[in-house]
Amino acid sequence: MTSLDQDSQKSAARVGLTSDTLRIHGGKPLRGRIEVRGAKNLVTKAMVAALLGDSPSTLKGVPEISDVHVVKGLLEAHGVRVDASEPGVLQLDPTNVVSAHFAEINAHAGSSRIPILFCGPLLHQLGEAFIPDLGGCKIGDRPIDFHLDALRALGATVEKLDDGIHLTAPNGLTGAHIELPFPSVGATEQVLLSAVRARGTTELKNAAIEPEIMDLIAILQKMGAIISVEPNRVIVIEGVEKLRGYLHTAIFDRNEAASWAAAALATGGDITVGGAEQQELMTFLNVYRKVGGEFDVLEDGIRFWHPGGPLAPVQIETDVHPGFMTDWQQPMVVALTQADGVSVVHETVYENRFGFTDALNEMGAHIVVHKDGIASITRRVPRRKLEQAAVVTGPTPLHAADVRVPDLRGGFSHLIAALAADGSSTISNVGIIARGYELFLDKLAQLGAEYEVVAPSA
Ligand SMILES: CC(=O)N[C@H]1[C@@H](OP(=O)(O)OP(=O)(O)OC[C@H]2O[C@@H](n3ccc(=O)[nH]c3=O)[C@H](O)[C@@H]2O)O[C@H](CO)[C@@H](O)[C@@H]1O
Ligand SMILES: C=C(OP(=O)(O)O)C(=O)O
Repeated sequence: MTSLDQDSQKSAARVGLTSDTLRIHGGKPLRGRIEVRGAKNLVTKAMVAALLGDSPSTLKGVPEISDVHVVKGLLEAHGVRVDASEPGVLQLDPTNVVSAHFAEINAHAGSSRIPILFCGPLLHQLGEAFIPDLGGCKIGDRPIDFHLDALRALGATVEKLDDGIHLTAPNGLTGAHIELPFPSVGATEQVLLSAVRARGTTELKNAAIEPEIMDLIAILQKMGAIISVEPNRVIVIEGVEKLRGYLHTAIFDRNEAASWAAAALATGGDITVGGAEQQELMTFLNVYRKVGGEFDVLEDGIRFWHPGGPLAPVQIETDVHPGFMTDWQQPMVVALTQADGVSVVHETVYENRFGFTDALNEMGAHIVVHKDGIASITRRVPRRKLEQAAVVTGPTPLHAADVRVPDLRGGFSHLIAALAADGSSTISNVGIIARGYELFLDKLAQLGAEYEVVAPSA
């Protein structure tokens, strides 16, 4: 069994799925209403932020996803009392934080990238931190050099271990001037969570400014932090000695919302995403409209639908916020297989995020991936050496196939493709999807999808 299979089965089990293989009977538009709750990319970080307080925190809008279970396990291993008795609400009590055994931390590390964000809070609470090797989506190399450089700049000592890292800060953390080589989401959060209780002021240049980061800053401010977001991606953090607990409702999951929107388009359906908001989706909505999708912003969500007739090809370039989010491209590519002409999707954030297109090609799509991008196409200045481009020629009818989920968003795109395709597809490893899509099987059923969970082989 590969580590991907194990990740998938563990993720499935964490949210009560008995098997991680589905049989999908496609060819039927998805129609109806589903709700999205708090963002995976905020909730997990907000849980870590609770570690910084000297009193309990309450987080609302928490989705039932396996990454939340991973972080809950890690917090509990460090002595945080986590009460999850009320659905969607976590009470996090950090008043008895303790060092955890490395084996225990490793057992909880799972498929998430969040353990690296425990560095700052544990250094403040305990003076040292053991961090296991990270999981997360396998979408190319995902180094942590920006994180470690920032921690060193703040005064931490980092020792590499066989299966993780050990950090100490004998003299505590001290404010510093840090400039990130790229506006990394994780590294920005690392600096926020570490500098907020450091001695003195930290100036972070080239910071990420994703909506989930703004929500994390709001949480830290509620806890007593002083953080200013200045023009041109500069964030200034004035360290404070103590932070208290917070009460916060997490920002909605814009990546889940965009995924269901793409599902409506790819299947010729009509989906209302309750809880979705316009502001954080503006860039996505522009592309959706250009492709030919319709949407209506409602008071409590957004309705997305395919109006009938041909879809138009587009050029998309993934980028940091406020650009087109890299996590949106995989579901949108499925819809683009049904557009009338040639679409080009440039991926500029990760170095290998088109692996999922192999399965779409097996299902009848025509997608050619250019591993070094395409230089000649009219577009903004190429930003990074690692970029690739996918050229999607449509429309191509999709047919059923047996495919294996490679990662979270790629997996969701396979689900959508199978739902749009004629015939019955088998999709294995769907447990990975539970990392970031709450109750996705229930939501599929609500939208009229026909599928069966395939019993695990004995
Ligand atoms: C849990 C979470 O919030 N995940 C999100 C987060 O991932 P994550 O925080 O891991 O993504 P980053 O923004 O850090 O990564 C962006 C780029 O920077 C590179 N990099 C990053 C850190 C580092 O130390 N060195 C380095 O080279 C990465 O390899 C990648 O090429 O932001 C991504 C970009 O919006 C999203 O796709 C993920 O859904
Ligand atoms: C890449 C993703 O997540 P993570 O950083 O948690 O692997 C994602 O949400 O698509």
